[in-house]
Amino acid sequence: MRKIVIGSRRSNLALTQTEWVIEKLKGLNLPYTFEVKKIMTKGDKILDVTLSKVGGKGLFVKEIEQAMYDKEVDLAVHSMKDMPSEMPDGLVIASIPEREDHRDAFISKDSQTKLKDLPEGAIVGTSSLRRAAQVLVQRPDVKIKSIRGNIETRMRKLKEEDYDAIVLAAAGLKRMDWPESMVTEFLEPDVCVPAVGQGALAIECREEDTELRELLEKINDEYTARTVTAERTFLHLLEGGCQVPIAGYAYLDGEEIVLTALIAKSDGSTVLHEVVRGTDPVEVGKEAADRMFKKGGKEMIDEAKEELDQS
Ligand SMILES: NCc1[nH]cc(CCC(=O)O)c1CC(=O)O
Repeated sequence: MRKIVIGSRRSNLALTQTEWVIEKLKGLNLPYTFEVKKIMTKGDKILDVTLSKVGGKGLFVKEIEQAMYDKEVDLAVHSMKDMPSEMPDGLVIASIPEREDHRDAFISKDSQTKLKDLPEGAIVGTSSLRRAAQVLVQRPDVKIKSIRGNIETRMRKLKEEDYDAIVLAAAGLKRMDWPESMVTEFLEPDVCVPAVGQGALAIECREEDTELRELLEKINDEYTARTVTAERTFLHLLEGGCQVPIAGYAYLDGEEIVLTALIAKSDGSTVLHEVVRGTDPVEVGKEAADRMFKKGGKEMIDEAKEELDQS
C-alpha cells in the first residue's frame, strides 16, 4: 500500500481542490492512501500588491515544485490558470480532470444590478487585466479598482469598501460551495473570454513516477484535456503570463474544437478576437496564435509587459 503525499497551498480553495482530487482517486478503490502537506508559496505571501506587478509567472507553484524535486511530496493539484505555459524539467501534468464552470462571475453590491445597468462611473473591483479590459469594452465609463485576497476577503471588501461590483472566477465559488444565488450574472465567453485553463485543474508529478502517472491518468478527462491543450498552446506561443490581458476558451462541437482567443489592451481600447475550429488541439492553438501574430498581437503583449515594468 503506497502512501501518496500531496503538496497543497494553504488557501481554502487549494485545499478544497486537493480534497476533491483525493476523493476522485479514492473512488478508484486502488491500494493507495493519501496525505496532504501544506506549503506556503510566494503568491500566498504577497497579498498587498497586484499580482501583475510581481511578475506572476509560477508564483503559486514554484515552492510546491521544489518539494516535488526533493521528494517531500509526490504530486500537486494546481488551478490550471496558475500554471506557467512551460513545464520545468522532470515534472509533468499527468492528469487534467473534468473542468468546473469556466465563466467569470459578476457580483454587484446590491446583488441585482447587472454590468450593463451599473450607474455611470461605477467602481468594479478586479486585479485581473483580462477582466478589466473586457469589462471596459462593455462599459468604457466604469472605474476599475484593484482587489486582492481570497473569495471571502473579496466578498467582504465588496460589502465594506466603495466597490459597486466585483468579478471573480465562477469555478472558485462553486468549488467552495458558495450558493449560485450570490452571483448577479455569469459572464458568458462572448462577453468575457475566460483565462486560459480557468476552472480546470492540473495534477503535476515527477516525470519518472510511472506508477503514479498511471493512476492519475485514470481521472484525466479527455474533453477538458483537449480543450485546455488548445488554450494553452495559444497562450504559450504568445508568451503570455497572467500579467497581460490575454484570454482563451475552447469547447467541443462534436469532434471539433472551437477556440475563442482574445488579446486586449488593459484599457479595453483595442481587442483582437479570433475563433478557430479544428480537430487537433495543438493545431487549433497554433492557428489562433498565427492569426494574432499577423494582427500585431505580439506587439500588444510586449507593450503591456513594458508598461508593467515601468509601473
Ligand atoms: N487568480 C487566482 C485564481 N486561481 C484560480 C482561481 C479560481 C479557480 C479557477 O479559475 O480555476 C482564482 C481566483 C479567481 O480568479 O477569482
